[in-house]
Amino acid sequence: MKTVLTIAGSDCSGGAGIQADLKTIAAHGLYGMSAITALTAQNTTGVYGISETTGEFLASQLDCIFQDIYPDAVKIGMVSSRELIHVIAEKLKEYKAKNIVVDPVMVSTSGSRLLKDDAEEALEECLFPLADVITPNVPEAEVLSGIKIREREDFCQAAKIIAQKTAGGILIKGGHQIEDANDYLYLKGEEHWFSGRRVNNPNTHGTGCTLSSAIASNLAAGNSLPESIRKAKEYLTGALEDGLNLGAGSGPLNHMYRLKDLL
Ligand SMILES: Nc1ncnc2c1ncn2[C@@H]1O[C@H](COP(=O)(O)OP(=O)(O)OP(=O)(O)O)[C@@H](O)[C@H]1O
Ligand SMILES: Cc1ncc(COP(=O)(O)O)c(N)n1
Repeated sequence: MKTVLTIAGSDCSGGAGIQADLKTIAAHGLYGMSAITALTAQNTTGVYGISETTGEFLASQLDCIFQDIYPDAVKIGMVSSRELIHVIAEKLKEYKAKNIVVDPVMVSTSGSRLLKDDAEEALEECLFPLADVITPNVPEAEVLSGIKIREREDFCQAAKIIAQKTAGGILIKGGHQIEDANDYLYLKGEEHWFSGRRVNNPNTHGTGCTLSSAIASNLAAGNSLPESIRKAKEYLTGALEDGLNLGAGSGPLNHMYRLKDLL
């Protein structure tokens, strides 16, 4: 069985982070493992507390995983501090990790900052060079490139700037655009657009985590990067279209929508 590791923060309410990743990996029929960077106290209405793990303990989790069950792909989500970013980069290099998807999580859907100011540079310098693909949303891509993204051409211009930090693909997600939900991949000088149906559902907590772990799952299964993104987007759109409505704020997706017929 193919295996996928997520290195991310825990969302106790189950909508984003480690919990969304493990549900996504399981829904793809793969074996999921997790190294937790932080516990968060959050729900659909906001993030109320963050307790980071120590660098030493994160290193220990990664040693346990890589020395025993080697992952076929690795997804990296919320990592809020420089120290933890350095630990991850060192361990990924030590164990020659492959199929690395980096989701540069900066701010939650509910508006809380999940990345410390001084960690952004470390993310770009230490993790981007190791990534097969990085998956910023539009606001994150604006921060990383220093340009505003409004028109189609802006996606390309921003990606080319970010590409100076990575040899992997840059997927700029268009979920924050008003009209459509099209995502843009810049890979080794080539451009790919993935057109998505915009779903009229305010419950989008965890869409970014879900997409990146679905991409990692598809890479682990042997798909090319563009094919992995196409399939991941299809999965995500279905999980949104299911119309689950939990909690008082921006609720989670239904990861098990394809299994409903079993009940
Ligand atoms: N309303 C929607 N309908 C269809 N697809 C959507 C919608 N919102 C987001 N998406 C898709 O979800 C994926 C994640 O995009 P988004 O821009 O929301 O990322 P994100 O902001 O990192 O996610 P998150 O809100 O979890 O942090 C992309 O493929 C995007 O196109
Ligand atoms: C632990 C963790 N990781 C990532 C996110 C971002 O997801 P979203 O933007 O959907 O809130 C989050 N809220 N919590």
